[in-house]
Amino acid sequence: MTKQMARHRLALIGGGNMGSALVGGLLAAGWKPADIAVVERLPGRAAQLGGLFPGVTVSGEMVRADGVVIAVKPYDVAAAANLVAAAGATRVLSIAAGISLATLSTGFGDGVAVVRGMPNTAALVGKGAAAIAAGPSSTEADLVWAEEILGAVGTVTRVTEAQLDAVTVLSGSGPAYLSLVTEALIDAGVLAGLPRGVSEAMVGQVFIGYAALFVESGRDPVALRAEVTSPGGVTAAALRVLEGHGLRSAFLEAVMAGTERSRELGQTGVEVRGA
Ligand SMILES: NC(=O)c1ccc[n+]([C@@H]2O[C@H](COP(=O)([O-])OP(=O)(O)OC[C@H]3O[C@@H](n4cnc5c(N)ncnc54)[C@H](O)[C@@H]3O)[C@@H](O)[C@H]2O)c1
Ligand code: PRO
Repeated sequence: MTKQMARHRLALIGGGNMGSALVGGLLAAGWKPADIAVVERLPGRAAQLGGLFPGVTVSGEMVRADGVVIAVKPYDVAAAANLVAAAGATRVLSIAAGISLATLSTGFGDGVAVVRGMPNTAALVGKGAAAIAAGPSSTEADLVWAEEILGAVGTVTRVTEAQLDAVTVLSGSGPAYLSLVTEALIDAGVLAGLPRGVSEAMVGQVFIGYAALFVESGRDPVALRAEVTSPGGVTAAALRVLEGHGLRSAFLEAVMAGTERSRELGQTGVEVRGA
């Protein structure tokens, strides 16, 4: 009971994948455990979080806090948003997919600035690619606050709310596409005769190596592909098949379909199940 009377710098509603990644990142960035609280309704998960983050308040009920992060599934946002008033917070960052700033702002009152963010699961390993969009009453200081929180687990880019749909489907969903490519390449390695463990290790290292070539060296992907592709060689033969199966166009269509779905969810407030 006494814990609930303390005022925290930040309360996260929802201690699942994203909520716990953010807590871990903030602690690693130097935040004091006593400044952070997690409101988690599942007692088993709350107990687990208490063990993972000693000194962080983990509660089944809302706590007092200056700022709140809403890190529950989209279909739980309405219930979580109802808890914000009890926190006495002046700032809210929501990372829920497809819940618009207009929907979020409704009911918080004039004194609460809202920022919408979209992280991805790479936040779990401190390598997230997040974007944020300002709400109607949020100031530069509110955006800097949101950047500090999401920046603890990766990069943060400012975008408009309209662009958040594209961000959601590109970086939010991105790990799913790369998982699919990873699975397919591992299976292909096995088909070509490699033991599965060798194929897995090769594919993992190819991803790490390519990320360094592309991101760290800042080189153009067209040039990176050209330098691997010998005239009449192995890579050209393989790329011909991928192009023949419309891989490039499949990604374009997939991202447009996801963007459309994200817009639809934002407009209709349709319940979303899953991640
Ligand atoms: N997982 C992803 O790839 C991803 C990427 C970007 C954004 N997001 C967004 O992040 C949000 C959280 O996703 P996640 O993967 O961490 O979900 P999760 O299911 O792992 O975690 C949500 C947690 O919130 C708790 N909870 C729900 N309602 C609550 C309430 N009223 N009070 C207290 N606790 C409550 C649940 O018990 C659960 O532990 C979602 O809205 C999702 O759209 C997820
Ligand atoms: N998961 C959410 C979804 O699939 C959005 C990004 C990641 O709807």
